[in-house]
Amino acid sequence: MAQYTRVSGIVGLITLQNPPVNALSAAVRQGIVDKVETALSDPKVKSVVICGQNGIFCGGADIKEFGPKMSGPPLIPMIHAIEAANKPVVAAIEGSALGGGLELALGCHYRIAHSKARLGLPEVTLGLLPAAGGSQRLPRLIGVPAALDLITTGRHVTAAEALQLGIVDQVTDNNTVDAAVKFALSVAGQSLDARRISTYPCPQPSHLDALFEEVMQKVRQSARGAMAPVACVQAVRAAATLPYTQGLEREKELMATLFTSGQARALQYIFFAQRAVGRWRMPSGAGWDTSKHRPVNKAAVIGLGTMGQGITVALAQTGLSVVAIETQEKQLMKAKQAVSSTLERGAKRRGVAPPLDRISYSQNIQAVADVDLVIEAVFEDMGLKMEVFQQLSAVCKPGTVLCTNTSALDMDQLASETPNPELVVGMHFFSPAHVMKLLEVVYGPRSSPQAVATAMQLGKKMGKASVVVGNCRGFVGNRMLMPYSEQAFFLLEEGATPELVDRALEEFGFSMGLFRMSDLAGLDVGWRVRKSAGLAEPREASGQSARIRKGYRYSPIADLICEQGRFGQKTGSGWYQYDKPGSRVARSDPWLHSFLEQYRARHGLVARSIDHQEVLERCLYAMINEGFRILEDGIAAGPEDIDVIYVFGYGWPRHRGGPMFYASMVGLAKVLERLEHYHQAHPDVPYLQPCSLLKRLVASGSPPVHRWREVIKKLHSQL
Ligand SMILES: CCCCCCCCCCCCC/C=C/C(=O)SCCNC(=O)CCNC(=O)[C@H](O)C(C)(C)COP(=O)(O)OP(=O)(O)OC[C@H]1O[C@@H](n2cnc3c(N)ncnc32)[C@H](O)[C@@H]1OP(=O)(O)O
Repeated sequence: MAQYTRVSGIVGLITLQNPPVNALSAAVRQGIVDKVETALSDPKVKSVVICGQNGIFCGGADIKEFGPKMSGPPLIPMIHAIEAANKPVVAAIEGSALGGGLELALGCHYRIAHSKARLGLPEVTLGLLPAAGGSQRLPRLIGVPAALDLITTGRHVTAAEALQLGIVDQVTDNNTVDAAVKFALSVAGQSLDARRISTYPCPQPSHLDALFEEVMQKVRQSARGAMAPVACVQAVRAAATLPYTQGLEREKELMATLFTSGQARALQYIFFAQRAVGRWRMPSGAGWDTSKHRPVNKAAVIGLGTMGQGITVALAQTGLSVVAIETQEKQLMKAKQAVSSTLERGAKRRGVAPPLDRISYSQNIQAVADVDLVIEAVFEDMGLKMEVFQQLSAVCKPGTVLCTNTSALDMDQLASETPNPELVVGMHFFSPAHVMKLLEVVYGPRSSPQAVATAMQLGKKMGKASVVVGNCRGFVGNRMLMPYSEQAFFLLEEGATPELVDRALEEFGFSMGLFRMSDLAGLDVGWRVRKSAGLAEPREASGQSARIRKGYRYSPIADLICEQGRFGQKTGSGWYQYDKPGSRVARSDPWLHSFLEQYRARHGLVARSIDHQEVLERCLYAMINEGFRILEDGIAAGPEDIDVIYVFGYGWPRHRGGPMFYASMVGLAKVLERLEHYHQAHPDVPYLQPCSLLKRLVASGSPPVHRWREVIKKLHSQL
């Protein structure tokens, strides 16, 4: 797991070998310990280079081996032995040096990086901290403010930034190992006293206490209940205020609380889930490993409203040629200006030229004749979309993949209107499309695996967390929102306020509670959907039938709010009030509170006291129950797909791992019991009726989340 050779006569070269990322497994750590010993005890060897196989230095500790019983040599003494060596040790960093990989490099006396390498301490994103001395060495090397930034955000830096910060000593465009060996030859025999980072005093910033207080406040605010960022600040504070060995003790203590925490498990689950969703499969059995994508060099976007503009920006930033079509001249001009200024702002931030010349604008759909893929993003109207798809089928070259960016319409119906339904897939982007990381790739019964593979490959290229889902109303994300928001409306009827519901959800960790989120997204969107589903019809203002649709309980509260023209932030009022239309600061609205009181009085409802626990259980368990139905229906292939969708597209707190993972942490039996309880209290609410997959999982002993697929498979094979 680590290879040793002698090069240039006097340099011992140790190569980490653990594909694909040379993670520091027990075997790799043992290999390093053994080979370092070999190099240091070989009198012919005057200096040592450590590198990684296959163009990557090291992706950090092996996350798959994390657990209560870890074997193999521990990292800290291993890195200490390297730092204490009496021969210079040089890290040759290609690809990535992340987490334990960078900590290993910080134990070396010199670091040479390839210009394309990325370095970082991303442990915080896994619910951990750099506990192999990283939290103590990095501040000593680059100062407290820069170390705090890197350790609390986990961001990766380029080799150029690493050089500027002082993390690496040299950057090369050439062969990194050759450069490191040359460097190792040049420093052989030199004193290492000034090269052992753990012996450096930590640079003391002025106003140390104020700095830490400020950073801690910022971190607590953005962490939304996540423990690791707070522990990272505490560890760096230890580096700034304690001698190295005591700081290391503190680092260990803090790591011990994180390492076995549910948050670390959740974050590590999401890390692997994000990768697992790339291994998609359709019910036919075709999937990522059997389906070849078509190359996409040129794409078109049809319809340049907010969504179309965002998609155009995202495609251009990915490096594609884009044909942007908008039939309305005025809108085309407006969109062109908006797209250009977004691209310019983004390019300025990244210090590159804006890719303006990659986009050609046209009012004429004929301009899409030579593109490889089209994304239709016109208004959510089936008639209009069908018309566009018929035109596309006539204009596009054979084989062009036709994607619709719908969030609510039936893409099978759309596909059936085209002569080549196998080329049709849904690409459900989230607004703003150039910012939001989530993409639902929707297949219908006739979508070809190649079309799905093409959309997935494009999503990957755009840096999206792309998830393949089946076609149904709302797909996965929006379908699960229905029971979630329905429960929130019922809670308002029963005595809650938007503030109470939002506070409970935000304390749970959501970036925004449901009502604040609805105000941001616009209340009219859901109203339109409810109207088209025949739910939001004008009825008598009171009486039983006002709150019943199709025999089940229904709350018209949101419809009544919309009837007042309160569509959220854009109109200056919704569930909250705002200083003016477009303003973002939500303020409690006395009008809404008196509206709720009058509504309850009109319907003979008596307000009762509702606590946070009930808000969470009713909103989240109803949503989770729908998640199980989605799995049962085969719309999502596994719990990971749902969890990635919720973490990347719906503000679900990452440190809680997504709704399905959360259910497994709460305990499936408990979720089932609470759903049964609430369904008994509200028998006219079908979303609260526990789904049979949930019951089946509980009956089979509540297996861990990674084993649910087996139960689902069995269930499907019995149908
Ligand atoms: C009881 C109390 C005890 C308390 C104390 C115990 C302490 C003991 C532990 C001490 C720990 C010390 C501190 C160090 C911690 C760490 O180092 S944590 C790991 C930090 N590293 C990362 O977060 C990097 C994660 N990886 C990546 O970001 C990317 O993979 C990459 C390296 C940039 C490469 O990207 P790309 O080329 O796009 O490939 P991917 O698809 O992402 O990955 C390929 C496969 O490799 C798997 N993988 C990646 N990294 C790791 C890893 N570190 N460990 C294990 N596996 C890894 C990844 O999952 C992919 O595989 P599949 O999932 O099968 O597709």
